[in-house]
This record gives sequence, structure tokens and C-alpha cells, in this order.
Amino acid sequence: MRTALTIAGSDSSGGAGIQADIKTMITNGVYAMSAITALTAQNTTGVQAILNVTPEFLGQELDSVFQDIYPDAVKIGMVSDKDLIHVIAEKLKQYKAENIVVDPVMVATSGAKLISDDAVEILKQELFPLADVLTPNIPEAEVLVEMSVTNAEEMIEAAGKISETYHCAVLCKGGHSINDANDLLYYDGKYCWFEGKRIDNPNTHGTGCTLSSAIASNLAKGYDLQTAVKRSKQYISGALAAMLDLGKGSGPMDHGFAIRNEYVKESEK
Ligand SMILES: Nc1ncnc2c1ncn2[C@@H]1O[C@H](COP(=O)(O)OP(=O)(O)OP(=O)(O)O)[C@@H](O)[C@H]1O
Ligand SMILES: Cc1ncc(CO)c(N)n1
Repeated sequence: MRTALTIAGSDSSGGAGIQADIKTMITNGVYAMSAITALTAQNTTGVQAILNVTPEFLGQELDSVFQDIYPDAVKIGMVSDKDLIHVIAEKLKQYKAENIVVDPVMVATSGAKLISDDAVEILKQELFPLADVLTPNIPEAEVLVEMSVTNAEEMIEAAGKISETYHCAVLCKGGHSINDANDLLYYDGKYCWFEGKRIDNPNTHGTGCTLSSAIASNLAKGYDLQTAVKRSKQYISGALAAMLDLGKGSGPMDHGFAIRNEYVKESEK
């Protein structure tokens, strides 16, 4: 069985972070492992508290995983502190990690800040050059290239600049655009669009975590990047279209849709 590792924060409400990543990896057919960077007390209305692990402990988590069950892909999500980022970069290099997906998590769907200002610079310097693919949303792309991104042309320009600077593929996610939900993949000086119909569902807590974990899972299974993104986009659209409605704020998605469909098919045989 192929394996994937998520290095990210825990979301006590189960919609984003480690919990979303593990749900996504299981439903995408890989064995899921985790190295937790922080605990968050969080729900659909916001982030109430954050407790980072120590850099030493994160290093031990990564040693435990890499020295035993080697991951076929690694997804990195919330890492709010520069010393934690440094440890991750060192361990990924030490263990020659492959298929690295970096989701440059900065702000939660609820608006809470999930990274300290000085950590953004270290993220760019130490982690981005190790990534096979970066998955910024539009506000994150704006921070990374210091320009406003309001239309398709500006998405192409921003993704191109990020890709050239860090020598990796960039998937600029269109969840924050107004009309559609089209994502742009920029790689090797070329780009292509992954079109998505905007689903009228306000419950989008954890969409970014889910998409990056689905990409890591599909890369772990051996799909090339374009196919991995295509399959992941289908997965997120399915999870949103299932219209789960939990909590008082922007609720989580329904990862069970894929499994239930399979069971229904099986029981109808
Ligand atoms: N309403 C929607 N309908 C269809 N697809 C959507 C919708 N909202 C987001 N997506 C898709 O979800 C994926 C994640 O994109 P998004 O821009 O929301 O990421 P994000 O902002 O990093 O997520 P998060 O809210 O978890 O931080 C993308 O593929 C995007 O196109
Ligand atoms: C732990 C965690 N990681 C990432 C996000 C981004 O959605 C979140 N809300 N919480």
C-alpha cells in the first residue's frame, strides 16, 4: 500500500488540518501518517487557541515516521513558527523526502491568522525550494508576489512568478474568486486550468487542506502531477456537493461521500 504523511496542525473540529488530511488520504486510497506541528482549539466559527509543539518534538515525530514507514508523498500545511519550519526543512532533506506538496497556510477560512509574520520569510527561503508543488489560494499568492490578483491573467502572472522563483509547480486555487472555482497549474513555464463549477455551499472549512492532501495521495499512488490535480479537483467537488451542514459557521465537508457511494454500489450488486 502507498503511504502519505501530513505535517500540519490539528483542528479540534475535524474540518481542516490533520483531521481533514487523514480523512482525505484514507478515502483516496493511501495509508495516512501525521507529524503534528500544533494543536488548535478550533471550530466552524473560528480559532480559539493555538499550542505549538516544540521543534525538538516535531523532529522526533519526523524521525519516528521516516525511520519506519517511509512516506511516498508528504503534505505540509499549517506551520506557524520559524523554528518548526527549519526542523521540517532539515528532516525532509535528511530523509530525501519525495513528492512534497506545500500548502502555504496563512489564514483560516474563518479569518484567523495561522502563521507568524517572521515565519513567512523562512517558509519561502527554506521550505518552498524543497516543494514539488505549492498550493497557494488567491490571498496567499497576493502575499507571496506582493501584487493584487483579481482575474485570470493576474493568476497566471502570480503563479508564474512564484514558480520561477522557487523552481517548482504552483497550483493557484480559485476558491476565493467570485464567479467560478477554476484552479491554475503553472509548471515548467507552461500553465493549464482545472475548471470547477462553483458549488453554492457556504461550508468550505478545510477545502485547501483537503485539496493538497488529495494531491499528495494521488502523487503517492504514482499519478503525474496533472492527473493528480485533476483527480483531486474531482474529489473536492464531490465532497462540497454532498452539502454537509454542521456547526454555526463555515462548516466542514463530507469526506464520506466517496465511501458511501462505493458501499451503495456494492450493496446493489
Ligand atoms: N464553492 C466552491 N465550489 C467549488 N469548488 C470550490 C469552492 N470553494 C473552493 N473550491 C475549491 O476548493 C479548493 C480549495 O480552494 P480554496 O481557494 O478554497 O483554498 P483555501 O482558501 O486554501 O482553503 P481553506 O479555506 O481551507 O484555507 C480549490 O480547488 C477550489 O477551486
Ligand atoms: C489546523 C488548521 N490548518 C489549516 C487550516 C486552514 O484552513 C485550519 N483552519 N486549521
